[in-house]
Amino acid sequence: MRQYLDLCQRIVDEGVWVDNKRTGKRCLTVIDAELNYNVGNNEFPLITTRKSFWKAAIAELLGYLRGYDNAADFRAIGCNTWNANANENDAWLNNPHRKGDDDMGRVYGVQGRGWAKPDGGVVDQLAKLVNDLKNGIDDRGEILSFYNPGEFHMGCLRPCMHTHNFSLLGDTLYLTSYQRSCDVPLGLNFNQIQVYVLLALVAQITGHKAGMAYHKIVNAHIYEDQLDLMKNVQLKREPFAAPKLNINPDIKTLEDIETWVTLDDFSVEGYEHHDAIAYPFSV
Ligand SMILES: Nc1nc(=O)c2c([nH]1)NC[C@@H]1CN(c3ccc(C(=O)N[C@@H](CCC(=O)O)C(=O)O)cc3)CN21
Ligand SMILES: O=c1ccn([C@H]2C[C@H](O)[C@@H](COP(=O)(O)O)O2)c(=O)[nH]1
Repeated sequence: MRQYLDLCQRIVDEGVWVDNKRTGKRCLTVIDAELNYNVGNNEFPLITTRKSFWKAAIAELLGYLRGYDNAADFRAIGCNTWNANANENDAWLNNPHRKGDDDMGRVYGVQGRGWAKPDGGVVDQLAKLVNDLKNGIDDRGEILSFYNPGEFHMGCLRPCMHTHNFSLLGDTLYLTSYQRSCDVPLGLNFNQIQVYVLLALVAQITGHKAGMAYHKIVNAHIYEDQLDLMKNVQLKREPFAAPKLNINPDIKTLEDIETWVTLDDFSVEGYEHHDAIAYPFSV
C-alpha cells in the first residue's frame, strides 16, 4: 500500500502538466513507476485509503482471459468499467468497425485469445503459455500481449496494461506486467489487483508456487479533476494492513476459468478500509 501512496505523492510533488487530446483534459504526469507484489506471501495489494471495488477488477480480468469483446458480457459477470468506452466515445461511435451497442472491438482478450494471423487462423497466446508452464517449460517467451498496432483502428481503446510476461525459476512462477498509460486514482486501483490475481491464478492452474509480480508503468497520471480528492482526501489518510485473497482451490484448468468460475470463487480476508471516494472518470 505504501508504494501506491508514494507514487501518488510523487505525482503531486514532481508531476508535470500534460494536455491530453483524447479526453480534452490535463493530466499531472510522471514517467516510470514500478510496483512489486508478493503473491507467494499472499500480500494482496488492495487500496485501503479508500474502499476498493475489488470484485469488479477481478471480473474485468476474467473477461480479458475469456477473450470478451463486449461490455454487456463484462456487465454480466459483475464489471461495469467498459460501458463508457464502448458506448459514450464519439470517435468509437462513428467508427465503421463498431458492431453495435456495447461492442468494444478488437481489444485486450480478443488479441490475447485470438490474434489474427496474416495467413489465416488465430494465435491463442494464453493457451500456449498455460500449456508450456504446465509442462515445466519456460521458453523465455511466455508472453500474453494485447498490443496489436495493426488493429488499433478496430477497437474502442488501445490496451493500457498491454503485456504480461511469465517466468519459471525452479517450481516458482513470476510475472512481469507492462503498462503504457495509468490513471492512478481509478485504473491503478484495479490494475494492481489484476496483476496480482493473474499470477496467482496462472500459478494455480499450472501447478506452480507463485513468487513475485513486477508491475512496470510508463506514463502514470492524475487527471486535473481528480487532483483535489487525491491531495486533500486520499493522501491525508493512514493506510491499514494488507488483506489476504483466497481463491477457490477447485480452479485447476484454463477451461475452469473459461466456463464456471465466478466472483464467488474469490474472497478477501481482513479488508479494513476508509470510505469510498468517487473519482471522476474521463472517457
Ligand atoms: N480514464 C480512464 N481510466 C481508466 O482507469 C480506464 C479507462 N479510462 N478506460 C478503460 C478502463 C476502464 N477502467 C475503469 C473504469 C471505471 C472505474 C471506476 O469507475 N471505478 C470506481 C467504481 C467501480 C465499481 O463501482 O465497480 C472506483 O471507485 O474504483 C475503474 C476502472 C480502467 N480503465
Ligand atoms: O487498465 C487500464 C485501462 C485504462 N487506464 C487508463 C489510462 C488512461 O487514463 C486511460 C486510457 O487513455 P489513453 O489515451 O489510451 O492512454 O485509461 C488504466 O489506468 N488502466
